Amino acid sequence: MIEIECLTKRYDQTTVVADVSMVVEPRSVTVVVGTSGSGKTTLLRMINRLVEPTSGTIRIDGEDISTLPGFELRRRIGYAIQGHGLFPHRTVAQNIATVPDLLGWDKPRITARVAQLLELFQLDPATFSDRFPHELSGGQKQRVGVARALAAEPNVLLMDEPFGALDPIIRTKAQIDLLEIQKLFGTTIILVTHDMDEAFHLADRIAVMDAGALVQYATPSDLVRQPATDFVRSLIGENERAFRLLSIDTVGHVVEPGTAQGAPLSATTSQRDALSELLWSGRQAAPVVDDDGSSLGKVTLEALSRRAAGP
Ligand SMILES: Nc1ncnc2c1ncn2[C@@H]1O[C@H](COP(=O)(O)OP(=O)(O)OP(=O)(O)O)[C@@H](O)[C@H]1O
Repeated sequence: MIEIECLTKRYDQTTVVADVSMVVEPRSVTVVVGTSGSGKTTLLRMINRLVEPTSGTIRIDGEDISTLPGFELRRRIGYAIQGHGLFPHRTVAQNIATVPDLLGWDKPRITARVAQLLELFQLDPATFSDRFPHELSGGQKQRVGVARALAAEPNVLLMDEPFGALDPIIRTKAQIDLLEIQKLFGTTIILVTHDMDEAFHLADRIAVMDAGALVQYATPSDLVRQPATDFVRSLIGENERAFRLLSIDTVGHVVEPGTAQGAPLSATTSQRDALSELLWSGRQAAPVVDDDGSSLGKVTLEALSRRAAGP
């Protein structure tokens, strides 16, 4: 668990993070959003002490991080940034091995970990281990950057616009991969983004920053249903509210008994995608199946409309 209490950062007379308090649950994904210059990156960098707070405390699993040397903290916390920050003169394998090396892991353990991460991120070790960053595509560099951040098996991963430079298709794929990896390792992730679709796709909780203050910290659904301020309402986008609600949840949660015609939808499909599919195919309902293809029932337009309705 990460407990942030009354955290403030000032540069001279300017307060860039103002009295922020929040608790991040273990094994959850928290997404920080807000306008440019609202203090998101500063907040994130105070968690690994790349920026020292002016006042306030941060505890990770009960331990006050100001009592640890900064370098030691940063070896324990993964950090992935936009543009990946890879070392240009080190190979992919050497980049990923950076923190395990610093921690003094033995060679076979490092080699095994690098191979495991490359495979996890769908980069064939035989092809990619010895390449240099300039020999990779943008999407491959980004995956190596996240693999490097995860190399020493950190419980906490901080990500600052990690997918910002990716095209929409690779970006969606990277988000799906991240959620799978987060579940696999049980990592606690705090991610900064400008992209509200990304925030709603990834977040268990969303933290909204405005001019240094945390104006709302809530589940995506609460954010849509009960925005704390006009700023939050406008950030979500009034025309998007219904679709945002549908994007949070899956078809599995609105399945009802019965049968329907046409191609089935998987229970893990988002309700938003299900609505799109029903409208596109002109159906009132579609069959729903589980991972094995066994029938679970049906999803109807009516049920999706009820889900998308405001309070
Ligand atoms: N080292 C510094 N010295 C002075 N001011 C700083 C410093 N670092 C950041 N700031 C200021 O603090 C404010 C918050 O910056 P920060 O990078 O945290 O914002 P952000 O929400 O991440 O912005 P963006 O979305 O544009 O990346 C900005 O006004 C920035 O100019």
